[in-house]
Parts: sequence; structure tokens; C-alpha cells
Amino acid sequence: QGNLPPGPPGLPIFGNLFSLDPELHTYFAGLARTYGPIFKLQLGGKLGIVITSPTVACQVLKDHDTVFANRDVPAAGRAATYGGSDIVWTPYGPEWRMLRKVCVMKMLSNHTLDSVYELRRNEVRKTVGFLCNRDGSEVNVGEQVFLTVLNVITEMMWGGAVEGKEREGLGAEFREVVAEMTHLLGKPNVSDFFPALARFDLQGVEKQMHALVPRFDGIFERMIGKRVEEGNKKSTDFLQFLLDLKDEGDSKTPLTMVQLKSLLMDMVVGGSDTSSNTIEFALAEMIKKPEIMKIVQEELEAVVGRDNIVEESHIHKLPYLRAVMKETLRLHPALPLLVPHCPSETTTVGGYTIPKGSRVFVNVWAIHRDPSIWDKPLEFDPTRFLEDGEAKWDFSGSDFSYFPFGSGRRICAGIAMAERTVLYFLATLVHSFDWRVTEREKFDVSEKFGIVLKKKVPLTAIPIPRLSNPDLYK
Ligand code: HEM
Repeated sequence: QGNLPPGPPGLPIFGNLFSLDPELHTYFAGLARTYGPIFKLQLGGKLGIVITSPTVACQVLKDHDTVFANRDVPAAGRAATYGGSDIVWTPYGPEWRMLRKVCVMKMLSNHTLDSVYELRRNEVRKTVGFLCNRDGSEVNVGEQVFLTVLNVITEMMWGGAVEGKEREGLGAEFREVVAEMTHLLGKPNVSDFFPALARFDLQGVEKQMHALVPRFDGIFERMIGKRVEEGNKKSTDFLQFLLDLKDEGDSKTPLTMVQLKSLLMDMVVGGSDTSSNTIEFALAEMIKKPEIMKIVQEELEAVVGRDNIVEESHIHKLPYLRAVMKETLRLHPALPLLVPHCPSETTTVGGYTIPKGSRVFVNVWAIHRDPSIWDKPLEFDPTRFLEDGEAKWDFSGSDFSYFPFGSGRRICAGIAMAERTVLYFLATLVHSFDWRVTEREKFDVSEKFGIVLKKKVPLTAIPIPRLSNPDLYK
């Protein structure tokens, strides 16, 4: 086994499995204080390795990137994505490269995103209208933001194919299924820790996931069937692009129907909760610190004006708001442990042996709060990302003290989309409304762990219109 990293003592057979705290990110941060920036946990038959420093993270995600650009696919992940045929779970190799290229260079490129701005705008404007008509009553902010982000994604996937009541129904259905899927993905599963027991699916995680997938698959099949029947070659949405690509089939690694559906799944599951939880946390932090909200509103007034509405083209002129997004992702990175990596061969990192097949967690949440890197790390202070910080810390993953989207080959495939969605939507919410909350909620920004981090108590607030002209809300 070589020189394995240190770690807490465990029980025979089960190792440290029974001492796992459900809030894994804080639990791991606590263990790192005792065992250092690289430590091990025996999770039944599986070795878990936790990385908690920029130096070691750099070795994993940069120096040995190709070795660690693999995944140890959990049973729930496999069940959710047609056997792991999507970008997130496909092993590093030609198929993953093809999927990534399709996604990053075509579907989520700046060019494509520009061409579908109108769709994002429509959805955001609809939500603004809805919020304006709440007549001083509370709204569940996370729910509204999620539904909007999801509508943007589905619009981009298959355009205006779904309208009216069917659309509302789909929104509610998707929210429920995404929530249950992320819950199952974040839940420790005996099948993953004792592969010999996997076929018994003792906790029923796979069974539950298999029951959820058809609810998406049915919708995907319906949309695909409709499109193929109509032969709508004029559409410029993702679905048409993917169907054309599949039909071309001339490359060495052709796109299969299963991969096509898995890509749709990645968009829905990977793109919705992440962006909407980030917006919810950002708003909650600004409600907690009204002086920051005021600066953002002043910046918006100077750039957009009170007698005008925010457009996506404004977001490049809003450095303070961008700093708010960065600071939100520093304190509340949407994927606090990234998506676990897995070395394809035994490798030495930080002087220790990391055996092939281990499950490697990079605790980006803890690095983002490390007092040896960040001044007053627990304070929400966007100014640290202005001036020198603006260039120093970006989303590219080149600085291992700040990398909320990961780094290296497996870095998030949706950064450009996430940036636009979060900045544009957040700007609109803060520009169009003042947000009033009850005393209790004013100070609450606590988190609940999951593969996607979320607010422990959903943010409920009253939107108070603040623009000069009621017509701006139509
Ligand atoms: C604020 C929003 C978001 C954050 C913070 C975020 C963060 C991340 C992180 C940390 C990873 C894992 C990196 C690793 O494995 O080391 C990831 C992977 C991924 N993200 Fe995002 N993400 C966001 C939004 C999105 C959006 C909008 C999409 C697409 C519509 C998306 C698609 C993906 C995909 C497909 C992967 C898997 C990449 C691979 O394994 O090659 N994400 N994201």
C-alpha cells in the first residue's frame, strides 16, 4: 500500500463509515485540522482521500491532472445517467472529450449563449412581473429562482416547444426530481463502499434513482419524438443541434442517443440547482449586510438607471456585482467537495501514496475559508475581489486558493452560462426590488451539505418594487 496519508482510526471492516457526519464539508474541515492537508478515511472497502490545501490541490488537479481526471462513479450517479454516459461520469478518454467538446465549444459557448439571450431575457422578465404582482406578500426566493433558471435551461434545450399549463407542470415536476436526484447523489451509499454488496442495493438508492429517471426520460423521449416527427430543421436549440450531430455520425466517436439524453440530463441537473442556490445565497448575504446591497443598487443605478431595465450586456460594467458573485462562491461554493476525482493509477501526492481507485475529495469549501489565505475569512466582503483581487482570483481555476468551478481538465463545463445566469438574474432582482425580511431571516446564511450545497432555511422575502415606472415590470 506504500506510505498512505494519516487519518482517524476506524473499526475493522467498516473503517470510519459510522463516524461520518452528514455535513461532510465541515466534518472534513475539522479532521484536516488534526490530520493535515491530505488525510485518509477508510469507507468500508473504499479508500477516501481528502485534500485541504492549495499546494496539494494543485498537485492533484494540475501536476497529475490526467491521472486524476477520472471518476469513481457512485451507484446513484450510474443509475441517474443511463449507466454513466454523461460528461460528469464518463471516464477521461475519447468519449468524454467528444461530449465535452460538444458541450463547451458548441452548446455553452459564448456565441451560442449570445444567440439565445432573448430566451433568458423572456424568462427573467416573466419572473420580475410575477414578483411585482405579489402585493407585499412573502415569496420563497429559491423556488422562484430555481423555476426561472430551469425554464431558461429547458428553453435552450428544446425552445418554445412547451407552453402554458404544460410548462408550469414541467417546472414543478423537474424541481422535485432534481431535488430528489441530488439528495440521492449526496447520500453515503453502502453499495459504493462495499462493491461486493452493490448488487443487493441495501439502502434502495439505486431503486429510488431508477424510479426517478423515467420521469425525465419520458419528457426527453416526448421532446425528441416530437422533433423527429416534425423534422424541424429550422430550430437552433440544443436538441436540434444534438440530433443533427447524431445523424452525421461520421466521427470516430459518434454521439449515441443514450449520450444525447445524458447530456440533456447534465444540463438540467448540473445547471439548475448550482446557479439558483448561488443566487439565493448572494441575495441572503446582501440582505444580511444592507450596506453591500446599497452599493450594488448604486452601481446599477449609475450603469442602468432607475428608469430602465437591466440587460445582460450590462453585466460587464458591474465590477462590484461580479465581486459579490465571487465572494458568494468563496463562502458557499455550490459543489463544496467538487465532484470526487479518482486516480487511474497509484500516484504520489504531498509525499503520500494515493492508490488507484481511491475516491478523492477536494475540500474547496475549507480552502476558501482558510485563515492563512484569507483575511477575516468568515466575513462576506466583496471588496477583496476588487482591484488586485479582481485579476488574481477568477473562475479559471489557475489559482488554487480560489477555484469554485474546479480546475484542470474536469473544470465545470458550464462556467460561461453560470456567469451570465447568476449575474444577469441577480442584477435584475436587486435593481427591480428592495427585499424585506423578518428579523429571524435577516441574519441566516447557514448551509446544508449535499453534492450541491444549499441554504439550510429557504430564503423567504417580500419584494418591494423600486423602479420609477410600473411599466418596467410588464
Ligand atoms: C454557479 C454555478 C456552477 C458552479 C459553482 C459549478 C461548479 C462545478 C464544479 C465544482 C464542477 C466539478 C469540477 C471537478 O470535477 O473538479 C462542475 C462540473 C460540471 N458542471 Fe458545473 N457549476 C455551475 C453551473 C453549471 C452549469 C450552468 C452547467 C451547464 C448547464 C454546468 C455543467 C457542468 C458539467 C457538465 C460538469 C462536469 C464536467 C466534467 O466532469 O468534465 N455547471 N461544476
